[in-house]
Amino acid sequence: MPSLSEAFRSHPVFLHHKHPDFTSLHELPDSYAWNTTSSPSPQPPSQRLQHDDVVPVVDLLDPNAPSSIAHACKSWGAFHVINHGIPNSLLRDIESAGSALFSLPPSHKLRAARPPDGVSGYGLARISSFFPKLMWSEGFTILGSPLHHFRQLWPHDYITYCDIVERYEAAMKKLAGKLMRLLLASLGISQADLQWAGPRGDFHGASAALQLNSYPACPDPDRAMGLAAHTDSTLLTILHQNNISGLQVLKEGTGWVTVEPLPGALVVNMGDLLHILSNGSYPSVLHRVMVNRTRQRFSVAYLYGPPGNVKISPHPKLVGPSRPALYRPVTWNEYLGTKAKHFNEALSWVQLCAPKNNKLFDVVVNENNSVQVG
Ligand SMILES: O=C(O)CCC(=O)C(=O)O
Ligand SMILES: [Fe+2]
Repeated sequence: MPSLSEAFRSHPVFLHHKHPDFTSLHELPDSYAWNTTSSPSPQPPSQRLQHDDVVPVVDLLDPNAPSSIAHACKSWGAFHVINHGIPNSLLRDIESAGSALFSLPPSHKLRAARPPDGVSGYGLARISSFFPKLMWSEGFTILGSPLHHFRQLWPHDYITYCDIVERYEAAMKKLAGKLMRLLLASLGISQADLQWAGPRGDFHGASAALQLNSYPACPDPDRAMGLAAHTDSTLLTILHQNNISGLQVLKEGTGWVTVEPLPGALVVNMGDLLHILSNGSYPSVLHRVMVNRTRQRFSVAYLYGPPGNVKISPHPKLVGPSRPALYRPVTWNEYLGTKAKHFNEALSWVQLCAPKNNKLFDVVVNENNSVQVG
């Protein structure tokens, strides 16, 4: 059975750009200048800070968490989570590991470069190949053990950094299981209704990858793009961001809304597979990242999905005569292949019939990353 890393390997993404030394760039090179008429910059604050336009906060200790989650998922496809049980010290540790990694000299980082047909390692965003302009960011993907790459990066200290990643992944896995139980409850499904949740309902066989992102300070942030608009291929993504804003989500009827960092909170994004499982009830959220003129931004995304070979389909409890299944069953491995080919249109390739109230398919992100909703 193919593992997740084999799935990535069999759908290589070839990036032909050399990785730059951002600190040496004092002007934005043309290859990084996104079309200004597509207005990649955030809306002015007056448009962003309306009362309804703040990503909701879900308190995991609140007995009403499932209904807050249902509301957040339907209207945003994302929420902040508090009282999540991840110690602040662990968030600080993973952030300093990311900061240490991205502060290494460029030639040193390239010792752990991601191979063209691989998924783990240092490099440009995998989605770069779908856009004509480059993104002002660098990333490091961890799938499986980071030992080999960390040895290249820190010949003396690799154990310290491996230990942080291991502790972070274990804590995230537990939190993701908890979020899955709440998400299912919010959809009226119990974990017993989902076979791969396992006898203890702990989603033990789930697969995941960790993505460290850095968005260096940028001399011309209004024309640059940190990470272009995309949805995640996951069931859900748990994101830790440092205290620099930049992440934006697209809210129907409003436009791009900045997800301001809340100290200690984590951001949870719905991915394409949860959209499929929910039979279209929960949109997978389109998001992107803007950059900052003076401050470097870091984020750590825990990309969480089912075991690579388990078929995900609209849950039978959410399908009926008046609500036909919108998608055909698909494994995460297969879906990653579809995404590698069709990117933001991947969902429509596994679609069976037109969704009723789902605007996702009406959203077109063009190559300048401007969005038409129609
Ligand atoms: O840096 C962020 O806030 C978002 C990162 C992201 O969307 C991703 O890694 O898929
Ligand atoms: Fe993402």
